[in-house]
Amino acid sequence: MLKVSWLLVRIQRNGNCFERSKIRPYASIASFDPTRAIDLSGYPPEKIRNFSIVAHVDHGKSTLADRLLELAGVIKPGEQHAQVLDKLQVERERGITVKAQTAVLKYKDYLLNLIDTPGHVDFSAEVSRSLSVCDGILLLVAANQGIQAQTIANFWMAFESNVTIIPVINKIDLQGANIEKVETQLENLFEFNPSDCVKISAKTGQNVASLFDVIVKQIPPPNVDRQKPCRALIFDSTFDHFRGAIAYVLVKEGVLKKGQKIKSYHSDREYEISEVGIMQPNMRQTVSLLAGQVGYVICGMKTAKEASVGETLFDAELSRETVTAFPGFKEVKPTVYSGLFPVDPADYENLKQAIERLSLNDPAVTIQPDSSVALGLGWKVGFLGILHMEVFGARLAQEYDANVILTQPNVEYRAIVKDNETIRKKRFEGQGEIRILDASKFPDTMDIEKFLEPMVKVRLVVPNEMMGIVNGLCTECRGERGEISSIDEDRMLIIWRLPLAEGKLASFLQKFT
Ligand SMILES: Nc1nc2c(ncn2[C@@H]2O[C@H](COP(=O)(O)OP(=O)(O)OP(=O)(O)O)[C@@H](O)[C@H]2O)c(=O)[nH]1
Repeated sequence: MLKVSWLLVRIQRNGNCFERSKIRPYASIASFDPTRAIDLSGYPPEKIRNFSIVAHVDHGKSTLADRLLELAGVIKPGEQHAQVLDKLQVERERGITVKAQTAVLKYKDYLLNLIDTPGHVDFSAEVSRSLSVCDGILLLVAANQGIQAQTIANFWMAFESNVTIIPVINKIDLQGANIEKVETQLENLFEFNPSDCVKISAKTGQNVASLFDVIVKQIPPPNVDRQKPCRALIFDSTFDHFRGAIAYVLVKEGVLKKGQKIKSYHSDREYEISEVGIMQPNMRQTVSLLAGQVGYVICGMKTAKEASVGETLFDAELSRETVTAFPGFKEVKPTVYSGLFPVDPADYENLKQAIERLSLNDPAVTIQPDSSVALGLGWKVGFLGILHMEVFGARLAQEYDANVILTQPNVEYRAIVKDNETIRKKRFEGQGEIRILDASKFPDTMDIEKFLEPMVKVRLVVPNEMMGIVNGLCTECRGERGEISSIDEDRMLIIWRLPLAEGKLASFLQKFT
């Protein structure tokens, strides 16, 4: 029988769990100065490069972003915090990136738009969305650790998105660096020529400047058309308490500028643009955003939903029927679900608004109303993993002053109801298959033909000497072994099919990610 316990995780507002600080995710509105709007019309599409930095956890993405920002003169060396693109309080506290962030750099007569992405698998939806506005990536691999699970996952994500992939070996300053070995791994797994791998130290800055020329030469300019009426894709958004929703866009056609009327395709509304700009790395107002450029648009969107990621913005003079919407983003499937309730039931409405606004900036969560006898009205929230759940709770507390209870996470089970019309009609409203997100709502086994549980296909990069332990643990967790291949003489790549519900598995995988 399945056992799902109801331990409560309490996210405190001012308690010990999360100390509040003054770090805010975006620049304060006081920094806007309309007289300082930058004119970027001097950069034709062929002088623009949009690229992401992608890697496994801790391989140095944010540190490299810092060095590139310094070299481009956006920040002064030593004057800023380390990892300036990790703006969220939760990112600084935990030393991880959870949100992709963009920054515009100027190099020679080029405009480079850099996107720093998270490395942890729970935030891979951020990487996937970043790829939609890029024409190339820097695939960073730490010289002391070599290729890891997320390096492989990210490589294939970029490969399938058909963007240019530049292999970069980082941390070459470390004593444990083994550059040749990493080159061999990159050659064996992804067929990169060792001579094409750029070797750098993001920490010391060694050879980082050479990356600019590599980016400009190897990554193609965006494929856009400035002559057409405007069409832009929203790939990220956030909510500002004063200005409403702020949409981050890639302009694919035409131009966006202040005063212009635009429409949204899916929500079918009309707006007047009050401001456009770029991230540098904070918001900087520009005269316009031209096709090929990545930036933000403020146009009086009042509710979070209006700036949904994947939305298409277009020139209001066009009729909706003549516009082709962008294909949007692949829906992400939650892996764990948790109940979310206000500590004080009177905060329900405020919390509802906070969740709506935060989920705008974290579209990988899925939300549906829920209730519990003990905790009252709340929501069942789907996350991409336990870390994602913890970060969402922390962001609610830090960015929205919310005081919430998150219940012990569980996975979604399914039950096939017996092929008996009376049972189906009476107890399951005619449904043949039901979803179970809650232990207390588990149906009577007498009515059920069979229960189904979610399985995951995992790729594990395992040192040879650990193979016995890893295989033993996966077998204990009811896993089925798949293909095995060798990465190099020390490590194997092994595929397992495992039940997602195995708690032992989760803590074990944590050690290997
Ligand atoms: N020695 C050395 N340390 C580095 C180098 N690059 C990054 N680091 C260190 O590696 C750690 C992780 O760096 P980050 O830049 O936060 O890594 P990240 O890939 O952005 O991390 P996530 O976004 O959390 O996945 C930090 O302690 C950095 O100082 C390098 O070239 N050499």
